[in-house]
This record gives sequence, structure tokens and C-alpha cells, in this order.
Amino acid sequence: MRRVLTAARMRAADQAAESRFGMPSPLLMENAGRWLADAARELGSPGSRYVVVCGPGNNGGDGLVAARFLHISGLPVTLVLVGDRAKLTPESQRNLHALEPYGIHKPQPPGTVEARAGDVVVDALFGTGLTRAPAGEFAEAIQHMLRWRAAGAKVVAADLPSGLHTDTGEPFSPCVEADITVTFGFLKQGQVLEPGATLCGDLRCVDIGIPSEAVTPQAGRELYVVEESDARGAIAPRRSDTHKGSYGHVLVVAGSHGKSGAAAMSALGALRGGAGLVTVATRSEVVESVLGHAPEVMGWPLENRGPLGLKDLEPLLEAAEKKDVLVIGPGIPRGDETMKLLGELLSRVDVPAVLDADALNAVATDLEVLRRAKGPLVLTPHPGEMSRLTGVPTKDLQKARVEVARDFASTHEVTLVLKGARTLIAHPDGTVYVNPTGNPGMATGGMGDVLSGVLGALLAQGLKLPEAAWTAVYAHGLSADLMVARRGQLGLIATDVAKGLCNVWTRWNR
Ligand SMILES: NC(=O)C1=CN([C@@H]2O[C@H](COP(=O)(O)OP(=O)(O)OC[C@H]3O[C@@H](n4cnc5c(N)ncnc54)[C@H](O)[C@@H]3O)[C@@H](O)[C@H]2O)[C@@H](O)CC1
Ligand SMILES: [K+]
Repeated sequence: MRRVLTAARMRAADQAAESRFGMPSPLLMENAGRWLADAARELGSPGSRYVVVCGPGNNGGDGLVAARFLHISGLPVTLVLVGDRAKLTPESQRNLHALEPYGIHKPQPPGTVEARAGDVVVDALFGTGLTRAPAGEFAEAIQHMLRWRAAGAKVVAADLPSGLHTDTGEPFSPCVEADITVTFGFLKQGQVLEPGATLCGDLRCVDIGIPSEAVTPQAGRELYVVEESDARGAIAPRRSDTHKGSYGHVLVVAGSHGKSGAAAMSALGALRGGAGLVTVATRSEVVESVLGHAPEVMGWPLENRGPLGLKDLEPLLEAAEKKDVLVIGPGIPRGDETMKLLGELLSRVDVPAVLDADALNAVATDLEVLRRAKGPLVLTPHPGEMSRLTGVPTKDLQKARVEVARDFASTHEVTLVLKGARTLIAHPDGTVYVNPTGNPGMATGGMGDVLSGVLGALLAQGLKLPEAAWTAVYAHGLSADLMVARRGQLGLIATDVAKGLCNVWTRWNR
């Protein structure tokens, strides 16, 4: 797991590095600038010119250090300084003076500079200190950088692309688009949430001498990015003396007339996710069609007709006997009574339950259902479903995904998987995990159905929450990434991702 910080926590860590660990700010800046110069050189080629754009704060200071290192290594550097020179921070002043012996201390107005294809731009205008939309000469400098990049120059951003909000991942207008972002010490929230993640380009977190002990833990407010080693490590290799009973039995409550595919995809996700046994409870008229997609699945016909309601409680309680996990929702026939049925069912079954799709829309009508549940719950809404669960309009919710997910998980004491680019997994204790895998090829029907099954399978195999949730989301996205690397994004479909899980298991030797 990689810890992700806000601007305020990063500032506190910088200060602690100085006060408790003897790493003064100029030394940190020296390290930062050196890493930045390394990345700039990597983007260049013989004949490249290096344009270093520095702002008034310490981010600009990092740029000045980088300019010195680039010059010392024999590369042509043009310096652009934006803002009042007299207001430079003391560290930046020092580093500007340090350029004098080399004669590269005289800044050029950005309007007189041209960067072309092959050139490299170092964006050191703003970092974590950006507090408002860049205007005037600052906005113009960003426009120049955007123009130079459009003309083929490469851009390396110091800490953050200038214009990106450190905490929200939302860009002010205008905002730099980077090829590489070199971030110092720790990842920042805005770099791991979209659209910030895309604006950063290739994100690299480098060590500038701030120890992890300089970060004060914040119980209930932590954010982590899941790494592949975490997800792989959560799934134990199989022992040779095991059998299908060792890997759990998933009951999928899903499907209806016209939506039997949703049940089949959830069941396929559970099978490919490694469940020992999978049973689908569904309306009797669609059982055969569900089984037609996967003969490995067992059917549990629900004889009544119409939407799921209290009349289905007894058959479902019977179906749930000796099952290790319930996955409820993909394509269920939903009506006014469905919420009451779910309330009764969840209050009587003590195994974990994954609620997806129409099960979420049903519980959205009375969230008390969640409180009465006997076993642990995982909810897997997409933003539209999350909006129905919270009453927050989708557009607003997407701008505050971490906070909305965290609040919901802790208020209702459930694990919440908020899907979308950079899916979030929120634990009731307030910890939020960001998933880095997945791609826009997954923007097609059925992906969520498969995920609900994979999640069910991992819970059935004994993974606990929240590990089961972030592992399922990671593996599901990685399956899609591996598939897309060979076949492109446009034609990716949900059943590919279910099948493609085998590539993940091969890669992880599981
Ligand atoms: N010890 C430290 O604090 C270190 C800081 N480092 C660098 O310093 C950065 C943070 O430095 P600062 O806190 O000085 O902040 P920044 O350099 O990001 O920018 C802050 C400056 O810009 C001004 N400003 C903010 N928004 C503006 C806007 N919209 N228009 C015009 N001016 C605006 C502020 O008044 C301030 O002068 C980090 O991102 C990192 O790159 C690194 O050098 C490592 C050490
Ligand atoms: K920057």
C-alpha cells in the first residue's frame, strides 16, 4: 500500500523532516531538483533544449535546482520566472543566486520562448501551495506550456502539474498536462484521483529524504493506493490437499426475464474468481438460460412470478443455507416489496453479502436495512447508484468521491466500493483505498456483474474485508488491462474480463 497525503499533511511532513529529522528545507529542495533534472534528461534527446518555468514558491525553487543540474550536465537551459522576483521564497532566492556563476540566472519572458518537438519543459510553476485558479501572467505561462506540448515538446512537472488541486484531483483552468510528474516524498490525493491522475502522465514518487515517520497518522482519514503486491499477497497459493469444499460456496441472487445474462456474468465472475461452488437463485423461467452460459453453475429456481418480495423469503433462506457468501442484485426483478425482502433476508443470514445493482436501488429506499444486517455487507454502486443511495447529485459526488465514500461507509458500517475510473474502497473505520487498475475499455455493460461475482468468490475463499474488496477490484481491473494490451479497448466485453482473470492468476502464480 502506498500512503497518499493531502497538501496540509504534506506540509506538516516537510516541517517534521526539518524539526525532528534534521532535514532542512534547502536540502529537501536540492534532492527534489536533482530528481526533477533526471526526469527531464530522460525526456530529452541529443539536440533538446530545456525550458524551466519557475513560480514564486518553493515549487519554483525545485525548478531552479533542476536548471542548475541540467546546465552542469552540459544541456542548454532557458529560464522563465513568473511572478514578482522580490517575493521569491528564501530558498528560491538562494537557488537563483546559485545560477549566476553559470550566467543562466536571467529569466526570459515566456512569450519570447519557443519550445518545439524534441524540447523539454520543466513545469515548476506551482505545487502543493496552489490555492486558487491561476490568473494573469500565471495563467498565460500555463497556456504557453500547453501550447509547447501541443507543438511536440515534452513536459515534466515538479510535484504536480501546475493548476491541479492537490487534494481533489480537479484541475483549475488552465492546468498543465504532463508527460512525467515527479512527486516528492509521498503521493498526493489529487494525483491518484481522476482527472488529476491523467493530467500527471507517468507519475513517479521519489525519496527526497523525508522519512515515513515524519507523517502523522490520521486514524479514520487515511487514503492508500493498492499495489499489485498487496492484491497478490491477499490470495494464498492453493494447497494440494484441498477440494471444492475448501473454496467456498457462493449464492448469487440475480437475473430476471430479459436479464438472465446479468446473473450469468455474476456467476462467471464467481467461478473465475475461484469459488469452489456457485449456485444461482433466480426466477424459474430463466434458470435454464442462466445455466446455458455456464454448466458449472447450479440453479435454484424461485417459483413465484414478478418482482422479488416477501413471498420469496422462505425459498431464499433455504437457498442460503450452507452458503459462505451471498451476492445479491445483478438483474433482479425489483418492485415495491424488494426492499422488505432484502431487509428480512439480511437480518437473518450471518454470512457476508455483496449488494449490487438493483439490490442497491432497493435498499436506497430505506437505508435502515443496512443497519439491521446480521453479516458484513459490501455495497458496489456506480456513481448513479451512489447518487440514489446518498441523495447527492452524481456531478457533485464525482467531485468529492473520497469524502462521500468514506462518510457512507462509516455512517452505515459497510464496506463501500464506489466504482468508476479509480474505484474507491471505503472501510467503516474511515480508511479509503484507491484502485489503480482498469481502463476505459471497461465502460460497457456487465462489468459490474462480473465484479460482484469475483468479490463473492474471494469472500467465499475466506478473505476478510476490506482485503477481499480491494483485491477483487484490483484483479478485475488488471484482467481488463492485460486483455486490452493484446486486443485494444473498444471490443472489450465483460465476459472477456471474467475469462481474463486466468491471466491474472497465471501472473500471480495462483
Ligand atoms: N520543505 C518544503 O516545503 C519543500 C517544498 N518543496 C516544493 O515546494 C512546493 C510547495 O511550496 P510552496 O508551499 O511554496 O507552494 P508553491 O510553490 O506550490 O506555490 C505557492 C506560491 O504560489 C502563490 N500562489 C498560490 N496560488 C496562486 C495563484 N493561483 N496565482 C498566483 N500565485 C499563487 C502563493 O502565494 C505562493 O507564493 C512543493 O510542491 C514542492 O514542489 C520541495 O522543494 C521539497 C521541500
Ligand atoms: K508544478
